[in-house]
Amino acid sequence: MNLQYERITNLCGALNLPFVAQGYGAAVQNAAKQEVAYSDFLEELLKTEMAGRKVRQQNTLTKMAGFPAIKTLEDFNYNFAKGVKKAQIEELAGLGFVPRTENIVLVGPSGVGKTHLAIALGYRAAQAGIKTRFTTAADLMLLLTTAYRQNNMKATLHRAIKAYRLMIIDEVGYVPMNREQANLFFQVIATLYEKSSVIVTSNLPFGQWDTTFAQDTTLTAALLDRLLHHAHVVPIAGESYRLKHQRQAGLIHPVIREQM
Ligand SMILES: Nc1ncnc2c1ncn2[C@@H]1O[C@H](COP(=O)(O)OP(=O)(O)OP(=O)(O)O)[C@@H](O)[C@H]1O
Repeated sequence: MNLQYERITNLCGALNLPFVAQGYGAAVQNAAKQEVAYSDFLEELLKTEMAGRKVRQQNTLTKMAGFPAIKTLEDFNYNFAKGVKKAQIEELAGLGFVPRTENIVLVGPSGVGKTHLAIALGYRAAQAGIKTRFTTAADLMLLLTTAYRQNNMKATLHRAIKAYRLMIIDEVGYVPMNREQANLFFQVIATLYEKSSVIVTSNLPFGQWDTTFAQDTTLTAALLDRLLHHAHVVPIAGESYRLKHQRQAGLIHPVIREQM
């Protein structure tokens, strides 16, 4: 048994250097073979620890974000998404909007890539070390109504909303909210206003948002005011990407297509 190996492994454990422990054996052999200077060897080993920690953090943050699937900007077909300016998305992908606590609102009909872009930007953020959370409006409502009824709103807002620097709320507008839910949703947007960034996707033009928020025009106006104050609005037009192949194969009748 190599006792020094054991001692080094134990020291790495005590000092919380898992990637040094993992990589030092190979690094020692390599350094001996190539006659590397001691300081270069140490630098390389410390770099290994840094790189390992970074990957671990990226994986943790990506898992914590709760994306339903991983979508990337590299996979996004700009030719298909009408109205999306590649330069605008690339600028947003630089993530400057997060420290500036600006929001992004992706608006357009079903299947045009709103969720794809929201996830892709969120994934970039998680990879860059930004605490991100993806949720749908329906799931958020479930969480909030449960918390409200259990008199647990403060803790829930703290744990599930304020804890994130980037909050993605998908599918606002698909499920109409009652007055209680609309008030709770407003609380989320008000809580995050100028403190964190929000990415919202919606199938509804802003003029129709009151139909989702319990027909309450005053609350909807106050909500949009906060959401859009520092926001990048990305309107997306066109037909559903989900039906692209069926359309190409002529499986969708033109009348149905017009109704979509
Ligand atoms: N321009 C695009 N390039 C590549 N893939 C796309 C594009 N647009 C949509 N998709 C793909 O099509 C599917 C549906 O897209 P997505 O869920 O983003 O649409 P959506 O606008 O959010 O629709 P909905 O409002 O119904 O939720 C996804 O698998 C997505 O990756």
